[in-house]
Amino acid sequence: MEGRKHGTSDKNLFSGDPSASHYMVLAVLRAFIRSSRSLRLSTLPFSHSTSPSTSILRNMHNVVFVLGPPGSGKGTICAKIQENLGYVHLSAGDLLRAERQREGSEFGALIEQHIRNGSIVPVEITCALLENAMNNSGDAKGFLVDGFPRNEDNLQGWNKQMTGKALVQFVLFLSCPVPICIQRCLNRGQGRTDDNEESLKKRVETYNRQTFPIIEHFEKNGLVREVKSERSVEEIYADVVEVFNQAAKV
Ligand SMILES: Nc1ncnc2c1ncn2[C@@H]1O[C@H](COP(=O)(O)OP(=O)(O)O)[C@@H](O)[C@H]1O
Ligand SMILES: Nc1ccn([C@H]2C[C@H](O)[C@@H](COP(=O)(O)OP(=O)(O)O)O2)c(=O)n1
Repeated sequence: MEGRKHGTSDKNLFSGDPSASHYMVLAVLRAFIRSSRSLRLSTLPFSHSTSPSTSILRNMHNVVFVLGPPGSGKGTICAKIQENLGYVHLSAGDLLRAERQREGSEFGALIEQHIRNGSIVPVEITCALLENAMNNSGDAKGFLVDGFPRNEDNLQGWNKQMTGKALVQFVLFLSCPVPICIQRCLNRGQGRTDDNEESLKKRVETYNRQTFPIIEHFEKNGLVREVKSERSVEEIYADVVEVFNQAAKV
C-alpha cells in the first residue's frame, strides 16, 4: 500500500529503501520550511499587507477590515461585495448577536449588556467567533471582517491571536456624517435592541473615542481606503469596486 511504502517504521527508515531516504529528506525539508515560515511570519508587523496570491501561498486567511460609524452602510456594502467579488462577509456584530442567541452560551448576557450599552465586547469572544467562522468557510478568496477591530483591545487581541494566520490587505473605511448614520439606524427596522436614541448616543461616543483612533492607526500605516458613504449604494459600490481592483494589482 502507498501509505506503508512511505511509512515511518524503523525497517523503512534504515533499510536503505530509496523511498525511505526520500521520506526522510522530505520530512527534514518540511520541518525546515515550517520553522523558517513561522520565523518570517512572526517578525511581520501587523500592518503588513500583501496580495491574495501571497497569502494563499502562505496558507493564511486574506482579510479586509471594514470600518465606519454605526449605520454608515458596512453591512449593505459587504453584502454586495460578497455577491459580486467572492469575498465572504463576516460581521462581528452579527456573530455576536448569534452567539447571544445560542442556547447554552455562557456569554449571552454579557454580549447583550455591551450591545445595549454601545460598549465593546472583550476581544477573546469576538476574535474566537471570527476565527471559527473563517476556519469553517472553506476555501474563500478572502474575508470582509465588518465592524472589527473597534478598539485597542480588539486590535491587540487580533494581533495576538491571528498573527501568522491572517493577512490584512487593507481597511475599507466607509465615512459618513454621524447625523445621517443615526437616522439610518433609527429607520433600519430590524428590531435591534440597540437601534434606539439612547444606545445610539453611546455607540457614536464609542466610535469617536475608541474606533476612530484605530482607523487613524491604520491610516498611518497606509492601509486605509476611504469611501464616502453618504451617497447612494450604487455610487458607493462603484468606488468600492475600484478599491478592490487597485488592491488586486499590488
Ligand atoms: N447608501 C445608503 N443610503 C441610504 N440608506 C442606506 C445606505 N446604505 C445603507 N443604508 C440603510 O441604512 C441602514 C444601516 O445600514 P447598514 O448596512 O446596516 O449599516 P452598518 O452595517 O454600518 O451599521 C440600513 O437600513 C440600510 O438599508
Ligand atoms: N468588534 C465588535 C463589533 C460589534 N460589537 C458590538 C457592539 C456594537 O455596538 C454592536 C453592534 O455592532 P454592529 O457592527 O452590528 O453594528 P453597527 O456598526 O454599530 O451598526 O455589537 C462589539 O462589541 N465588538
